[in-house]
Amino acid sequence: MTQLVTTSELQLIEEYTMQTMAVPQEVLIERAAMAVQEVIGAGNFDLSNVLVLAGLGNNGADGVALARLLHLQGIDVSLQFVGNLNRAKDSVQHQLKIAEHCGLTRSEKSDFQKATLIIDAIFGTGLNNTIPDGLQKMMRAANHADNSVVAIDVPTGISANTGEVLGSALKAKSTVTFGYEKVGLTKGGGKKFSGEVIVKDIGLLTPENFIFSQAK
Ligand SMILES: NC(=O)C1=CN([C@@H]2O[C@H](COP(=O)(O)OP(=O)(O)OC[C@H]3O[C@@H](n4cnc5c(N)ncnc54)[C@H](OP(=O)(O)O)[C@@H]3O)[C@@H](O)[C@H]2O)[C@H](O)CC1
Ligand SMILES: [K+]
Repeated sequence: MTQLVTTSELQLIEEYTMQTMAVPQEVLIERAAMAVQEVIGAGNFDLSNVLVLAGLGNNGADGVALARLLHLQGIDVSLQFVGNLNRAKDSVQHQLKIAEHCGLTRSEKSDFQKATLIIDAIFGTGLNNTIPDGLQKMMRAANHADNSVVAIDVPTGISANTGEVLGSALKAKSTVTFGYEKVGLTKGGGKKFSGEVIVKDIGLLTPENFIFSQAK
């Protein structure tokens, strides 16, 4: 039996981990980035030219941290933000500061054709509405380029609870999801767009006798 989690259950677990157990958010972001680095470094992906597409929330923060780790590993990685960076969460700004100190500067426009691997760090469990049209166009181009895509936590465009495609979704070869498999990855578009789902422990702590509503 595989434990599944809804976004509201995950929120409770995140709050417990960070508020009650005092695990800093930066620790979770770092471990999330290391988990993806481990999966893509295991030999099944061509890392000669990695493109990280980062959003403005914590999914983006995971992506920026990963881009920095890959850069320090000597990998040819480019980091492109999707959306107006001034509206990014503090976690993203913080990760960008670290990345820039480590010599990684962000690119304005990236060439999907050149990338041998695209990291989808645009939206994760926080997607709560249809993807804006402009972004849908870019996502269709990325799907068309037929590169390998690894999604961080949830493929962009997929509702983590229902698996519904919210306008458009990035098709992943693999999805590295944190703590527990999200319900939305097991049904509807979620199943189709996630590819192989790999669950990685990043140190989330679950309260004693926590009640989960779903399993598979
Ligand atoms: N589970 C964990 O312990 C950890 C999770 N991490 C990562 O965090 C993301 C979830 O991060 P979050 O900031 O909640 O949301 P996203 O990054 O998925 O989305 C970014 C923001 O985008 C806004 N949003 C939502 N829908 C839309 C839309 N249709 N159009 C435009 N913008 C949209 C939304 O902002 P609001 O102000 O609208 O709420 C989102 O905040 C999780 O997936 C993990 O990757 C931690 O980094 C590690 C631990
Ligand atoms: K994602």
